[in-house]
Amino acid sequence: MAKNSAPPRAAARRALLQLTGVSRSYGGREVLHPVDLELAAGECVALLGHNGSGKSTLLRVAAGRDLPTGGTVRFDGLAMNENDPRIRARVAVVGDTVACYPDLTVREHLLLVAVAHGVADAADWVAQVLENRSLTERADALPSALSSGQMQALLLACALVRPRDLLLLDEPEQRLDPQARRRLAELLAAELADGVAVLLVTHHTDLALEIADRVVVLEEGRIVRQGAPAEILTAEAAASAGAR
Ligand SMILES: Nc1ncnc2c1ncn2[C@@H]1O[C@H](COP(=O)(O)OP(=O)(O)OP(=O)(O)O)[C@@H](O)[C@H]1O
Repeated sequence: MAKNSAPPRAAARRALLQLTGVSRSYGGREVLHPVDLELAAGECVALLGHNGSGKSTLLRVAAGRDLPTGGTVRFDGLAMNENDPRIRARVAVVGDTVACYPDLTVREHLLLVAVAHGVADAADWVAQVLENRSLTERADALPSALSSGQMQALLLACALVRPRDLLLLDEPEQRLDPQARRRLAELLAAELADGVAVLLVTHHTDLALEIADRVVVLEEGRIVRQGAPAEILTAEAAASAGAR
């Protein structure tokens, strides 16, 4: 599982994830203009921006789920490719699409992921993750019987039941109630303390303020602001007040 010894959250650490001049076009329309972004172990970058600003596109490209039109994505020195087993073993993604087996229970999903990733004591880990995600009572339910918040909890649990050095999350706060959001913030803090790098796409500014080391704001596929969360979010609040 994640490393137990927490590296210091110092500013100058080697980048684990490195995007250099990354762009993405669809049908000749550039929705992501060349972007540079780096993320170190134990660091959290929150990606903010209006609907359609390119956050999910950036996350998919960063995860190797989509190829950039230009530029390069590297994970720990390797060209990012979701098919590379060295990368799959260390990168966990909760994307913007829901994919599960309709005939496997919550527990069976988690066991499948844990065993596929070679986790020792998989049943114990699964029990712990079920507990942490408040899914114990729904462990024997099929996906069709889950509420939307429980489904989101299952997707997160699938990322947490396996080893990871990099966690890529697309709006993990979606559909969670306030208590579950609080637990999400605690969970992400624990991941960072364990040295996991977290790239978080979110519309939840309080979460970004609490968790992120850096906030990056996208507008129409371009990074328009980045820096310390408090500073950037104050600038964002002022910009939206001015727009009203
Ligand atoms: N597969 C695709 N084909 C064509 N256009 C796409 C595709 N995926 C995304 N786009 C377009 O790229 C732009 C950025 O979309 P993206 O989903 O990255 O935005 P976002 O910032 O994540 O938005 P939201 O906050 O609504 O999730 C949008 O204009 C979207 O319509």
